[in-house]
Amino acid sequence: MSQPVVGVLALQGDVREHQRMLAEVGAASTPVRTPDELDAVDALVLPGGESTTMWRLARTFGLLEPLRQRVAGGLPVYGSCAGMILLADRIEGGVAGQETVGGMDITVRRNAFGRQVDSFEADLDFPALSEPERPLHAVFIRAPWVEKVGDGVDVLARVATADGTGNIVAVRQGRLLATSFHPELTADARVHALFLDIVKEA
Ligand SMILES: NC(=O)CC[C@H](N)C(=O)O
Repeated sequence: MSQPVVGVLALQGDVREHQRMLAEVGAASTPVRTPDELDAVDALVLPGGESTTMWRLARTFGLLEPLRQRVAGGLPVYGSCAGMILLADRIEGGVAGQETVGGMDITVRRNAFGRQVDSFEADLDFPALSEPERPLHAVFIRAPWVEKVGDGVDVLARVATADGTGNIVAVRQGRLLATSFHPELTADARVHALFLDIVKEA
């Protein structure tokens, strides 16, 4: 694929910030709000925002089933924060009846870091990125974490916890990539560069 076009789901959330990051790593991008627009893209970013709102809007716009079909068909997708929740096969702490797009064999806990810590920043060890020795500065906003991963899922990064085990905050399963945090709110484009590599491999 020479010139892939990356869609950014534009129902709600930080769409423009992702488009800016994609431009920085040399990828063309376009907002996606309709099934036709989804059909036209080679890859997709599910931005951060509010997963319950995005789920309801995706249903209203008739996008939920088309999204599931494209993921099942091998579409490369990167989900950040609420986008990670949308990619998860299972969620904990969702609202009643909350559905996801799914595709990743992970269990994600919403608002996992607790109300007292609405947002925080941390430097992560993220060896799958370019310049692997340079930590990634990560911004977490009412973030989920990954509670359980299936066999086919690679854990890419954890955030340190007091007991030293670390909570999983970045995962990859085939062409699906997800982070609990928001790289689009920093100046470091390496996560988007990793996603573009996955898109080009596809
Ligand atoms: N920054 C975010 O994307 C927050 C995610 C939000 N807590 C949710 O459940 O969707």
